[in-house]
Amino acid sequence: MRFTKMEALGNDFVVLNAMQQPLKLSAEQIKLLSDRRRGVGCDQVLLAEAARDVGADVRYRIFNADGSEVEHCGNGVRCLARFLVNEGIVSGPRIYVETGLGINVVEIARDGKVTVDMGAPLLKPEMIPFRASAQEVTYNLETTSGSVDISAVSMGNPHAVLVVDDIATAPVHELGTVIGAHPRFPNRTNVGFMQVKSRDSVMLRVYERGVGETPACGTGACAAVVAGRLRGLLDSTVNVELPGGQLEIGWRADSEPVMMTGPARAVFHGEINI
Ligand SMILES: N[C@H](CCC[C@H](N)C(=O)O)C(=O)O
Repeated sequence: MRFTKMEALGNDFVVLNAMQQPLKLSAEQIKLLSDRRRGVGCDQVLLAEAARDVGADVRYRIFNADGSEVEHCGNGVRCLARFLVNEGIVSGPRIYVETGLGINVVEIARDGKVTVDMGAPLLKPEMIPFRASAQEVTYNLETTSGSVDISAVSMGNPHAVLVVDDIATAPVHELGTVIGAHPRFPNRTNVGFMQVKSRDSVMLRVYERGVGETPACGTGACAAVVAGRLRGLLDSTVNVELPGGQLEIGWRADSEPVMMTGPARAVFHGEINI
């Protein structure tokens, strides 16, 4: 099976082109592809399929390293668009990527930066999904590690966001595992730890659902800026500094789309027998 290895700020992907012929992968095969010793190694596997929507260039499915299929991947959609242009499948600069939730418009600039209209955040608890009696800016969550205040935001995939004083010493693994599997998140959740530096600059670490901590998380950066704005801490354009590098996130309010700009890079091509 031919694949392309790609990365965005160190969040890495195995991209498979199934646009000509359908490809059905078991959870075991996804885990093997993702395995950094026995397979290729990646955080997520991205499957490019023939678009179903006439307005789209491609349909795209996302699988975490644990084999779970998920709704969206911000760094992944930038890499997918880059892949389609590199392979000559589309000419760009605008690429229309169909996910299970609709079409994302992706634009590749001359300098290689990729901007994505990520759509509007989903904040109603039932849309995240998150068990709560009403929609709030923050929720108090009782955990086995004590009670924490979180924001709950969906970018198609669920995110819990915490504001911390010092990102370097934040208990990312401990709280990431406890909150990520919390029963109030029936589909589990990604967990973001955000340190606010100023109204237009934050630092962020994300403990990703189905993977663990990654060097960068695109939907996590979007969710963190939405949470920060709802808390009155951030302006409408924010530089998000992740361990793997920077993303620029813009969001005004309400049903406005979240705009994300960042890099995407092909690393190598290969063949694997799985
Ligand atoms: N782990 C995420 C999917 C990948 C998100 C991340 N890699 C991104 O760039 O948005 C989830 O289970 O919802």
